[in-house]
This record gives sequence, structure tokens and C-alpha cells, in this order.
Amino acid sequence: MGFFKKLKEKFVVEPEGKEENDERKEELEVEKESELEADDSTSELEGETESVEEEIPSDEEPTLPSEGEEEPLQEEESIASKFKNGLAKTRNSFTSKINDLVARYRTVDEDFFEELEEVLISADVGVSAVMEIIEELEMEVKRQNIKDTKQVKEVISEKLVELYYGNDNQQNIEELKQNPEGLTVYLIVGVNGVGKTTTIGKLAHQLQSEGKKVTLAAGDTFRAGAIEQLDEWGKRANVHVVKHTEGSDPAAVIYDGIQSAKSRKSDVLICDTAGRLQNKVNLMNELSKVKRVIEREIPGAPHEVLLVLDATTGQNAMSQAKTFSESTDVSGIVLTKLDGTAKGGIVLAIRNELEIPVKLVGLGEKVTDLETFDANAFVYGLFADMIEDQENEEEEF
Ligand SMILES: Nc1nc2c(ncn2[C@@H]2O[C@H](COP(=O)(O)OP(=O)(O)OP(=O)(O)O)[C@@H](O)[C@H]2O)c(=O)[nH]1
Repeated sequence: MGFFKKLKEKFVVEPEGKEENDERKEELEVEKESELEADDSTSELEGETESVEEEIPSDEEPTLPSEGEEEPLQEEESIASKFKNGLAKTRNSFTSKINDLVARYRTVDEDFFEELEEVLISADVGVSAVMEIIEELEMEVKRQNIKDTKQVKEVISEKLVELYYGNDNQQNIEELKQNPEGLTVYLIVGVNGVGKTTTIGKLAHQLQSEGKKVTLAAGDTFRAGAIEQLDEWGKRANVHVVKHTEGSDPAAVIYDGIQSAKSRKSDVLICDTAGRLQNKVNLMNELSKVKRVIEREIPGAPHEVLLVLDATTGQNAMSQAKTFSESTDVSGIVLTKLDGTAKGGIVLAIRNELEIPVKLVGLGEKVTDLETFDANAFVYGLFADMIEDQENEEEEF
């Protein structure tokens, strides 16, 4: 079976039992509505039950950040359409360049590969990753005796997924590690302005919607406004935020965060940190002090050190990744603003050059626009138009 067809079956064809799921969803909505009505009636008694509200810790009952207000509940978007929408800019640029190339070169030859190389480099795939893909493609084209450039599109998509997952081709998505025995700690690092705070807010929301209890620690005590900003996210997501004053020791904030998360019986503690790249020694000292505190308090923690990078900054993001991974053991990348760039190929450059997996991607500004990275869904998002076109061609035929 062709790779496009495989992707289509994986992401587009409606899974069996969807109708039953839809019915169950409707039932749940009815249940929820009646619960809300019940809530309304208790609120009328508020004056008489003043103490009840105080007995419930703020993160006892996770609720959606802006339930019914800023972001009304929406039909859950499929992973395929999230990646398709989020990668629209990259896809439009990439698809038109590849289509143009295929139209100009009917048969596969050396010049075709040279131009294809340029198209991939212009999408920020990264020189060494591009070389690897082109080499693989040339071999595959020979092996399958492909002459028609149209057929190459499908092989490129397959090679991109293979490049991401390596030779073992294990098609797993990049789930965040968890502590099966208690508190899970995620340390979030990255320079200012990359969307670190927004990512922490989105992640807190995501974990809460999975039923987990979350605490945030405002460890970026350096940047003016960082504590307030995190606090604001905490309020919106109804999550407890541990904070000290600006300029205080980040390691002390994180220590308090751990104690607070433990006593509140939180499942996850997300720690913000300051990202000063100007002074690498400071950065290194600060991060290692914070890590030492976490390791001492919870053996095996932090379970993830996530580096937040802004996809729109291209090579800059790559050099930040290099500096941070020299300062601390980065276990995964969160690539924000993938929706804001036509150069989404940077995902592959990061994986190939730094050998650090991209674990989460930011595909928009909404609180729900943070997705676990899935290379198949990513490639589906890049080639969605071609996959649909191929279907139409087959139908016409
Ligand atoms: N389109 C889009 N915008 C994003 C995404 N992630 C963050 N942003 C936006 O990027 C801007 C900066 O994000 P913040 O989280 O406030 O980051 P910051 O305050 O500049 O600095 P840090 O928190 O230190 O990174 C905000 O306007 C966010 O809405 C994303 O995935 N897509």
C-alpha cells in the first residue's frame, strides 16, 4: 500500500465505532448540562454555605480555564486537522514548490534532485537532514525503478517520517515521561519571548483535562512580569502557583513548589525558569542548582527537561538548542508557533542535528493548541493537499 494511502487510513478515514462515540458524547453533554444546572441551584445558597468554598483547595476540582466564557467548549478537533491547520503556512509554500518542480521535471534526474534539495533547505529541514533524505530518495527511486516525478512526492513523505524516527522506524508518538510512583516534575527552560509562559499554561490545561492535579512554580524570578504572567495563567486554569518576589532565588521557589505540590497531592509540578543566554555560566549555574534541588527532593526527577524554542526563529532556535543542551540535559523540545512559519521543516533539523526529540508543538494561540508531536501526523499536515489530490485522481481514473 502507498504511504499516502496509509496516512489517509490512519488520520482521515472515520474509525469504526465513531457513531457510538458520538452518541456517548451527546449523553455526556446532557449529563454535564444537568450538573451545571445543579451547580447553579447550590450557588443560590452561597450566603448560607460560606465556609464550603474555603474548604476546597484551588486545584481540587480541575476546571477548564475559561469555561463558557473566553473559549466556549468546541467539538474536539482531530489530530489530523490540528496538524493540517497548524502547518498551513509551511504546507502552502512546500506543496506549491514541489508541485512546480514536478510539473517542470516530468522524469526523475540529477537536476530534479538538486532542485528538490533547495526546496527542502528553504523549508528549514537542515542541510545534513536534507542530504540524508536525498541520498535515501535516490536509492529508493532506483530500487523501485521510479521514472515519473509524480510518484516521488509519496516517497519523500515516507522518507521524512523515517528520518524522524530513525532506522528502527518505531512509529510511536513522543509522550511525556511520568513518575509512576508520585509527583511528576517537568522543568521548562528557554529564552524569553519564545512562548514559555504560554506553553506552561497550555500544558497545565492539557494535564488537567486528563484529570491530573497540577501545581506551577514561578522560577523565572529574573524577568519583570514573568511571575504575574504565570500567576495569570494559574488563575485561568484554576491551578495553584507557587511564587516568591522578583529577584529571589529560583531554586528556593522550586523547593517550595515541590513541598506545596506534595502537600496538595498534585500529580504534576511544572517549573518555570529564567532563560538568560547572555551569560552562559550564570545560566548553567542556575539550572544545575535548580536541578540539584529537584533531584534531592524527588529521586528520578525532573522527569522531563523541556526546552521551548520558537519555530519562527529558524537557525536562532538551533543555536539556542545547542547552548541549552550544553548547559543542562535537555530531554525534549517544545516547538512553539509552528503555525506562524512557512519553515516547519525545522522539526526535522532539530531531530537530525541535535538528536533531541520534539515532544510537543504549539500550533496556535488557543489554550488547546498544544499537541504531542507525532511524525506521521506532522507529515500528513505537510502533504494533506497532495494526499487529497491523489485520492481525487484515483477516483477520476
Ligand atoms: N501563533 C502562536 N503563538 C504562540 C504560540 N505559543 C505562544 N504564542 C504567542 O507568543 C507570544 C509570547 O508568548 P509568552 O508565553 O507570553 O512568552 P513571553 O512572555 O514572550 O516570554 P517567555 O514566557 O519567557 O517565553 C504570546 O503572544 C503567545 O500567545 C503558538 O504555538 N502559536
